[in-house]
Amino acid sequence: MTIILSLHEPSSQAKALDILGNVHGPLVGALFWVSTFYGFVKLHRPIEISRKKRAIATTLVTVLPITYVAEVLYYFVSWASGGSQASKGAINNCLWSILFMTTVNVKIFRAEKARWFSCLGAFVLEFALNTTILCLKAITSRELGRYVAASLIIQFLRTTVSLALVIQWLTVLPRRAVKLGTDEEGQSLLSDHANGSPTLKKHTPYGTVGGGPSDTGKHDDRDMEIKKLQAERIEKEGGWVGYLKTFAVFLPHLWPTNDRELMIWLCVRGANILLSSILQVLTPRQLGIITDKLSSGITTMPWLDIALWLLYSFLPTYAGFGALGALASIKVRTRTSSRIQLLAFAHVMDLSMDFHANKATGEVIKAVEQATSLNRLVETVLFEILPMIINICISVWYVTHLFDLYFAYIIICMSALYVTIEFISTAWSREHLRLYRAKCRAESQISNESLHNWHTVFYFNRGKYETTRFNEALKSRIMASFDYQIRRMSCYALSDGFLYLAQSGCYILAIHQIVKGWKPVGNLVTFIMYWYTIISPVRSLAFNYRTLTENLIDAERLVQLLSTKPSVADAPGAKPLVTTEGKVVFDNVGFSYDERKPITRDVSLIAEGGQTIALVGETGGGKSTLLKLLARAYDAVGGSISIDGQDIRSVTRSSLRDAMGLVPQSPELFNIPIRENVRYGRLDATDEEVEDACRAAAIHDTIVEFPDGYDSLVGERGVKLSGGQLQRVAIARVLLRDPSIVLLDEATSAVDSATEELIQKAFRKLCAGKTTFVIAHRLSTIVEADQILLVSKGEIVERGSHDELLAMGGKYAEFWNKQSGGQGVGECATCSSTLRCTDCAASGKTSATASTCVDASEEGAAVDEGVAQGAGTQAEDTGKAAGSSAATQGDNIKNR
Ligand SMILES: Nc1ncnc2c1ncn2[C@@H]1O[C@H](COP(=O)(O)OP(=O)(O)OP(=O)(O)O)[C@@H](O)[C@H]1O
Repeated sequence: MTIILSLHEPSSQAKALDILGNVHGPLVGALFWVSTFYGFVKLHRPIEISRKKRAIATTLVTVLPITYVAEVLYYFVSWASGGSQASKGAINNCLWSILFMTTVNVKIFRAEKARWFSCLGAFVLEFALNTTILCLKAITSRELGRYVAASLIIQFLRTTVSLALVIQWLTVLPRRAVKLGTDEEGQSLLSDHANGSPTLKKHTPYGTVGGGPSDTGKHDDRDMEIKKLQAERIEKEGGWVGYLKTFAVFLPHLWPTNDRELMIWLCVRGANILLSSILQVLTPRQLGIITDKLSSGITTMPWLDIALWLLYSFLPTYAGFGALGALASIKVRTRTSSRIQLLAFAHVMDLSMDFHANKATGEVIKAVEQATSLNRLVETVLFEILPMIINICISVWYVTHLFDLYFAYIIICMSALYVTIEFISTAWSREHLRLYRAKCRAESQISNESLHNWHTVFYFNRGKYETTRFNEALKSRIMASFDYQIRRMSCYALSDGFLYLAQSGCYILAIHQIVKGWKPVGNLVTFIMYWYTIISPVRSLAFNYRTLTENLIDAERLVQLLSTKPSVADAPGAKPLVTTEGKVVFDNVGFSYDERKPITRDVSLIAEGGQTIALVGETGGGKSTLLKLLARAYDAVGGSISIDGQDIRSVTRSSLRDAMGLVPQSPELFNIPIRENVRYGRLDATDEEVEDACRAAAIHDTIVEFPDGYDSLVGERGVKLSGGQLQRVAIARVLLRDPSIVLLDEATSAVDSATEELIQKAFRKLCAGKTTFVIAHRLSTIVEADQILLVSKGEIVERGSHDELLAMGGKYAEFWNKQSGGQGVGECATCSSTLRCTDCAASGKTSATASTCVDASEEGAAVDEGVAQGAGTQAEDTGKAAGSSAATQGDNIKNR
């Protein structure tokens, strides 16, 4: 309602007063909020304000809007008592100042720190404008009537208060700046509480239902870590603008300009958004035009207007261009997000073993899965927040055009209130949301644990116990959800209440203007239809804020992942490895996983092409590490490794890995048919070749006995196979690959002696003419190796052939002696030789050696010096048949 009180005839001073009144509030508000935002994006360090000074500031800032309210009341009383009219400028001055001063007050009241320039600037401007208005008012008052005197007194009070604020704020200035790390705005858009604070963590024993406020878990720790990294990057980039710019490097991946089709869909999507925004105005406007025509008493059908209205209403539907818009949205989203997901996946695949050894797999999977967050981030900004801001501006302009500026004022007040309530309520319910999430995690953790450890549950008969535990977690989660929802609902009720008040206020004002004949009735119809277009961007602003912050965290996770460089990379200009003989040379190789603990020291060895090198020694001595270094899973920190004269660091990683085939200690299979698992060794192998490889690995007969034969699924990581079967499938896989260099890392540790004999035959085929590295605990399996290297604490302490080492009478001889049952160093019961039991094996006198030289179960224990039972004890599939170890011994790895 416009209250008009005429004070004087318009003069130039009065005009100036009017203009000042119109711009005063918006100018002060804009200065404060724009400079606050500037400080936020540029990471300007806020200063701490003591509780006392804050109290004084908020009291003074509260007085300001009160003076404006008093002025409005004064105008109203003056108008109601038939007095003169106030200018629009004076009314606007009060209304906009009430709005902006209230927001400034809320900001100062809520924050313990503030950016001095935004507060001081706003107060100085407020003081300057108030002083000018006071002077002008004094000049324009011809005679000091009762009301004019009251207006001047109020203005004087306001000017004094704004001066007091300027002075008070100057006293705040000398306070030292606080560190960025403690500035909640400078750190991240998400507060610590949103992600859990590590200080709240406590141990939750097994069997209890965790998920309390303190049960934030690894998940929250990781989020905290990501937020910390994000804060560091924001600071490094000099603020949010620089930080957000870093995401621009992904734009070519997200929206490659050379992808014509995608660009077309992008244009379609943009056009769709634009058209929707235009139609949101045109449709209610058209209905308003029809209403006006109807209320003017026309007798003919307004066909053209009706047709236009129907067309505007039809266009955004799915039958119109809505479907095309939705299709464009799907096309753009799927194409761009799959691109970035692929980028992340390929990157993870390319990362080195140290990354995969140190990172939790779940965390990596999450980062790859959430690669789309980067896409969502750009989409949210471009296709949601930006159009939303434009829509709010259009709404403000349009309602002013329909009625007057007071409608815009109501809408802006309502939006500010709505968003403030949303933020305050989010903070209020944040702790409960965190608790609810923790309970959800606790529930899924219990169900996961129970299902994963089902065998333990079964054998200990704890089914009921686990069900009770799960039930408690369920109840606890439901309670937490209820608590959280109650809080959210109260907030919705409050914000909806304000929306309703604003809506009612607007309708009453609109009806009043129609009754007065100032506006046509069609404007009211247009406004009613348009109302939902006005409030929907306000509603989604708060929602988008949350989405944006979550996407930012996820995008940061992805950026961190993508910025991780593989520690083992191809050297510039690296060439493919050319293998001729397969000669491998380790030259003074040194390595450590952690620089504080060296693993291998000065390891030198020469494996001539086609030779078999056996690595034996105590567990943890560094044997597997040597194989990893050869495969360049890690780079040696000292010395070099070469293959056929080429330093492995100078060749491409791909060609190096192509040249090798590894049978690991614990093979891992994919949960796909056995046939495909074997074919993984050589993707273009035929079914016959796969089966031949399986025959050679002595697993074919076992596979065909499975109900689904070669099509049997092997379970996650091959759990449906026994240890021995798993190893034989892994061996078949390498046999099929037919590499130049073969690496066997205790490849027969999990098979029984009879099977081992078969596998050894397969190995002879596999290793024929190939350089082979064998790690073995059963010494019987490597006696024929060209070189046996005894590795201890990362060093080669003994080297030579089996005979030479026995003759040396060192540690190897000691191991051999232990494995042979303590009957003398290599002494064979058959031939009484001190060295060559294999001679007996070769001449068929194997039974004698069985009792003397080899007992597989003892061998492993002997090698591990009785500490870590050797692999021979680990997995005898079917039990050891007497004498079979003799056969094993006879079938040594390399019998040339
Ligand atoms: N990824 C890793 N990070 C840190 N340390 C590791 C890593 N892998 C192995 N180690 C350590 O390096 C040492 C040597 O391990 P390695 O696997 O090479 O021994 P090994 O001689 O093959 O033992 P085993 O005979 O039991 O297989 C061990 O102390 C082990 O704890």
